Amino acid sequence: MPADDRSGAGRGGLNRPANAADDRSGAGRGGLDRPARQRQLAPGRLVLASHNAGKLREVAALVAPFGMQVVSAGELGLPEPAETEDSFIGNATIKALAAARAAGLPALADDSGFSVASLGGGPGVRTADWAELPGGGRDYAMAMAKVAALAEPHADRSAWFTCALVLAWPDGHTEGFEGKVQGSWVAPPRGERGFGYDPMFVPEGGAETFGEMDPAEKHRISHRARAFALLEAACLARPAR
Ligand SMILES: O=P(O)(O)OP(=O)(O)OP(=O)(O)OC[C@H]1O[C@@H](n2cnc3c(O)ncnc32)[C@H](O)[C@@H]1O
Ligand SMILES: [Mg+2]
Repeated sequence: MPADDRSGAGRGGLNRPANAADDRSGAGRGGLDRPARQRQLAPGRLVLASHNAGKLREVAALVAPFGMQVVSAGELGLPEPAETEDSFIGNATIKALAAARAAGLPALADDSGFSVASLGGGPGVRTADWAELPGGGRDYAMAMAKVAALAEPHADRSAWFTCALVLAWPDGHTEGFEGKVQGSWVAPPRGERGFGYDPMFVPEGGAETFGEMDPAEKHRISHRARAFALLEAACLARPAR
């Protein structure tokens, strides 16, 4: 283990628990068990290491108040690395490190997914794979129908989204954060807003799906917002006004 890694989170490590927030623990509460020293992200250029347009929109909006100049992996022509880990943090680390090393810039990656309790947490880390078409491309209506068909016989409708955000620097340092939002799955899917599996998820205490909800409301309570709140508390400073 590297000398600077005593905190247990300094490398956002594969197979290591990241800083986590969910709707029970309270996002951005400034975690009591948070290690004292995490690398700060200096103002400047930041690669958003995702090829998913919906995520890019949401992550760019989260980063916007911090005065970073963001550029996406797609704009830089960076390839999509294979997501071979079995955890969200592990796969976000692969994506962030690949982009940071290729671009020579700090990079922020998101690995996320939809989990259904009665499916043992699936599709989970394999959420994108369930939407893959044999000939290439993705069909989320098909993926949502598959989830609903498998989960339908079970009385337990609980579901959740998870988002891991990993910041990586070209020297190989990483910082990882995880957020969750609990709720339930519904079928048929409802709403044209959002992306991916949003139309089949109703957050706890709500009535609308993420696909029906005002994007600003999703943004306030989502798994991505919760992960970002932890990242902000640990690694970002708002520019002085
Ligand atoms: O890997 P990158 O390039 O970032 O893009 P991706 O779409 O492949 O992203 P993931 O590998 O992290 O797979 C995440 C899957 O979970 C879905 N997903 C993640 N966050 C979501 C959200 O907020 N709302 C709906 N679906 C979401 C998303 O559509 C993908 O199918
Ligand atoms: Mg992916």
